[in-house]
Amino acid sequence: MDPAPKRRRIQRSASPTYKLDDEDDSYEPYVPVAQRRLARLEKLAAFGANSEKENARKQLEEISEREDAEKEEERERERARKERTLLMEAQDVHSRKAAEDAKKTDVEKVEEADAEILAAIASRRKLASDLELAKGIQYAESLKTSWRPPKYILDRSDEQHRKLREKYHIIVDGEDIPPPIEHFVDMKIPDPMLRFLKSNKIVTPTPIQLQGIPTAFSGRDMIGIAFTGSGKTLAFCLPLIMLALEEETKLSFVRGEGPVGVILCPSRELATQTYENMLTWTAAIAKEGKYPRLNTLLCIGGISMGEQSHVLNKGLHVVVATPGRLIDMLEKKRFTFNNCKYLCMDEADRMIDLGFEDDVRNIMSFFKRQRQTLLFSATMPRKIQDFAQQSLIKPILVNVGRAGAANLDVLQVVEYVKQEAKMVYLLECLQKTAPPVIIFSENKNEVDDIQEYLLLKGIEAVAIHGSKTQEERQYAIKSFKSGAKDVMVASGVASKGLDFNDIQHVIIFSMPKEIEDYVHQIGRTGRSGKTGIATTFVNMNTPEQTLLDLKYLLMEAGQKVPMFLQSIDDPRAAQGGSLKGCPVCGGLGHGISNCPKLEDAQRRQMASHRAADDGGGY
Ligand SMILES: Nc1ncnc2c1ncn2[C@@H]1O[C@H](COP(=O)(O)OP(=O)(O)OP(=O)(O)O)[C@@H](O)[C@H]1O
Repeated sequence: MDPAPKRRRIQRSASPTYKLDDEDDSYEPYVPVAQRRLARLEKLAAFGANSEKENARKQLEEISEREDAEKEEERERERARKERTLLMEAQDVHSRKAAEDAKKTDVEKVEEADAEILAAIASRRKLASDLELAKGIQYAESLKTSWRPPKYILDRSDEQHRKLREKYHIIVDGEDIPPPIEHFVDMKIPDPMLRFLKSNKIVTPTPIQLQGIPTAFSGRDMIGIAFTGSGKTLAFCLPLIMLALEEETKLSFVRGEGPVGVILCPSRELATQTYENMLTWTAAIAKEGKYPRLNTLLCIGGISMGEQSHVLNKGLHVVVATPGRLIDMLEKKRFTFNNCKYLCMDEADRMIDLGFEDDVRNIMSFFKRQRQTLLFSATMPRKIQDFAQQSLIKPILVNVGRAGAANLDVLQVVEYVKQEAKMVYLLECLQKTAPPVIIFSENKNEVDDIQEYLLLKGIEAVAIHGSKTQEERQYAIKSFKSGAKDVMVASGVASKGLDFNDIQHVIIFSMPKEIEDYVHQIGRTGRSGKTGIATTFVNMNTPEQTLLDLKYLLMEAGQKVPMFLQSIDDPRAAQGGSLKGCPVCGGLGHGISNCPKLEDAQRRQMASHRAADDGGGY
């Protein structure tokens, strides 16, 4: 057999080109095993008779089998060697990390984990329309408005403004902050509105109004944070009314034109309430004939939009909406946002935070021009503030008290009540004050059970939760607001932000996991400067971390801390860690790594999408 031809090998030269090398004589070509066996067989066959040939074939077979077995063993050894190396390497890495971790204190480990979670949150997409993001549209200047504060206020020094803010515990952040204004009359609000407010005992602006209204009137983007019941609704509705009045006065709106602005709410009930406020205020302004009548549309799931066709048949000034139904109407082109320049989100942390974020982006993509964006809430954790601020233009933060702190006009009583004793004790508790009373439970079935129990005991009670029909929800709110019913039993979600007259007592039958929800729930009493009581039942079913959040909240509000709460120790203190509040939910009793809000994020996201599917809101 001819020797195999000498292989031509490619060698790298010092130069960037390659040269062929034919001069390597020591090179032995590789001959495949099968080829070698064949050659041996041919060699043996060349020697003699058939029996010899048969012997030779057998011998060859034995040799081949032995060779195959040896090769297989070698491969096996090689595989084992490689596997062992990888395993050992993994063990090495593991023990190195364990050694590093062992050097870290518990606090450092928690801080590291917190930083990772924070980084994940920080990487969220900016809150802007996809169109703006895609086109890279970035407005650098705030929206221009014609409103100016009175000259005598403009003439005041920065120091005077600072002192005024200090007097009302207003914290501001941002560039060129408009001055605080202590009297409605100096805000240049239409006279009929001033008279209406006065007739409703709204005489002097609350701190959030005092700084928030001039800020919004000046066209500035803002984040407004203030206690429950501190008049945020007026602070974000009035600027929109003024804007719409100005536009309507310049050139009257006809069918197909408008709206000028939109107010987004996380629940249908809250949207309905804001809509009713809008109707009342715009009617009051138009009543004397000096100012035009403005048209407002309520855009929420569960109602027939046909009933409001008369509004759509006229020029439209204001839309109050929940996200799902609003997107539906915009997609169907029932109205457009071509000239819309005011977007306000009430309970904004809820809107941005869990679930509605993409809906909000979608809604923003319908805006065709620069808009003024305002976010309001009683609770707005630091992380949400930071995220929102990136999405606004030269925003101003107006903060009255700590975001997420309880309203100081609420007397908070926390009682240890065994699960099985709750219903009976509830009856006793209802004796504490005169009606109206709200009872909160986190569980829809429990809401129904409580209502049934109260009805059996002869107490006029209505119930509201997410599984009730829109009619049932509306009936419950109407009859409770009118005073026809003494008690309302509600799931926390369905009643956020609702403003009922003079609630004497809030009973929290089951403590919500998130302290923010607790703050909103007790905030149904102690509104507009009046005082109220909140009684909360806790027991061994209440997570320790929630109790710790509650303990710190009571301490912050200067309330009595019951013994059983006092005895709960903060594990962070034992570890020597810092006791700062959680940047995700604002709870003071835990860090980000065990924040209940993060655990619940996914569940809520799914729930809100379901709600949006059926027309928006909870
Ligand atoms: N300047 C004022 N003086 C007195 N009462 C006011 C003033 N402004 C608003 N109010 C009244 O205070 C009550 C609570 O207002 P509003 O519902 O706007 O509170 P909020 O801050 O939005 O609360 P929440 O965070 O619970 O939604 C309303 O009944 C409102 O009429």
